[in-house]
Amino acid sequence: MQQFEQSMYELIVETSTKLPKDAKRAIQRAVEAESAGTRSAMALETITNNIKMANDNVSPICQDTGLPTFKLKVPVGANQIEMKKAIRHAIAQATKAGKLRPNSVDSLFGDNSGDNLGEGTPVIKFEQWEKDYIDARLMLKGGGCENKNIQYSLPCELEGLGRAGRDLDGIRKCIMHSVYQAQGQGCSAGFIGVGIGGDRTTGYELAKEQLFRNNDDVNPIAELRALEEYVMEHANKLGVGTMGFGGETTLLGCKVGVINRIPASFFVSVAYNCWAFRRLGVAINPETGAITDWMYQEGEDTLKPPAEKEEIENREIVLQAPITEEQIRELRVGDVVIINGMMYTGRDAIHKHLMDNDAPVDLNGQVIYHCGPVVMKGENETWHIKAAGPTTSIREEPYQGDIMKRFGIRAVIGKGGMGAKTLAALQEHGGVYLNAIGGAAQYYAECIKSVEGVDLLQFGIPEAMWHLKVEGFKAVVTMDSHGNSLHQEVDKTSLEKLAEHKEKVFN
Ligand SMILES: O=C(O)C[C@H](O)C(=O)O
Ligand code: SF4
Repeated sequence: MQQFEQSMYELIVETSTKLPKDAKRAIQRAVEAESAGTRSAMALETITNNIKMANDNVSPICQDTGLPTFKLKVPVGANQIEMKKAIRHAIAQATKAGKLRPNSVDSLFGDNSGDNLGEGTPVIKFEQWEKDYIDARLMLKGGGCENKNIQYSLPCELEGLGRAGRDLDGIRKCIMHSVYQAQGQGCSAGFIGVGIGGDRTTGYELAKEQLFRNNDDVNPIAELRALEEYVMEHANKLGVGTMGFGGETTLLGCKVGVINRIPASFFVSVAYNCWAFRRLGVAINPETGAITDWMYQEGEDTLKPPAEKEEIENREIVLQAPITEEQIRELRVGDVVIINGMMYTGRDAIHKHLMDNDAPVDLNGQVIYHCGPVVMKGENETWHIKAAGPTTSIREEPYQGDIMKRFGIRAVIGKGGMGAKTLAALQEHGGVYLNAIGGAAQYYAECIKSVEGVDLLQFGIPEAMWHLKVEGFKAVVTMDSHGNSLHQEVDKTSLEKLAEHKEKVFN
């Protein structure tokens, strides 16, 4: 088993930096379905470029490299204690090499362990089997999409759909609802794994297990096959679209599994995975620990960035901080903004901190970027950004409006949109919300020309305030200072579409 640790290291690096072929094919289908010139087409172009850049740079596709979850099937006699040690070591090494973001945080005190090791992280699950090789699979599922997982206890009442009963049609309604409620916040278009039955724990486990299925497979159970096909067809008519920008593709895959339940419980559990569907697997020789085969590699690798740059139908406006209120008031939902100059990262810890403390820099007229980057220290103690896409903004909803007004911040960049409180503050104060393309961590890292400084590093690398000098950083105005929100609009229209699926389909 000498080579096992090296094999696990390779599995981690490949999973973080290369999308499996089945996921790429699904994204290519989305590219082909979208009309040229739309916001969704632009977002998909960025995503496609980002996938290629991550592959070429051997750098994380998305800066949130998730909660590493290993699932191993091992022949009788394989030493699980040794394997666990090797995996933990490989995780720490991959973190040091910038292939994983330090993502393990003490839940009570907020300390980041720095190497992805900690109580409960990484997740390593073993199962014995009768075959003579090791099947090792890894999933890197990020936090934004994990937060959009949902579990239904049937019977229940669902927005737009009414009563979901304890039958196939009730299950259908739950799955349709799960896609609607995710909106663009889990970096749609997404893949869903659904678990029917079990208890709250095994139901979610089953749902996640479904995400390991090949996206192009066919469910052997006729009822579930029909359900999967129905959801793929109809969820894509909800119009949520890439990043919640509206558009033709909202769902890239739907896999449903079933296990028994106890009479009183009936759970439908949905695991939502972003387009950055990072999961791979290897077959391993149990004597040497060497990789003998890679999984999810069958079929064509069709993903290609569009050959010609699409003409964007929206206005493109260049902004450089400090930005004035007049400049902000001119922006409208749908405008594409190109930012040059400085921006400052701030996510959960910073927003909480700024509620009770002064800002470490003058933020008047400045841009806040909701981002927790992967950063490495190079020679001469200089910092380098390795991956830097946006994080889900809605978590900052309780703070954002107050902080913008208090410090004079003019623009916030994130993804997934924000709520009514922020929208009102944007209108009152003269601010704008810019939606960057979630998961496009390489694309944005390339826009970051230098790290000019960092504050509050004690919060850990993802949570610190990084001072970034950017060039050509593209984002879309989705909430403006005139009370308009694309997110509100898409939520409303997709709820109307959802309600069209109220009538019984399955008996
Ligand atoms: O933690 C992050 O950087 C992003 C997160 O996965 C998110 O989608 O909000
Ligand atoms: S930022 Fe988006 S792509 Fe990245 S892990 Fe979060 S949900 Fe996935």
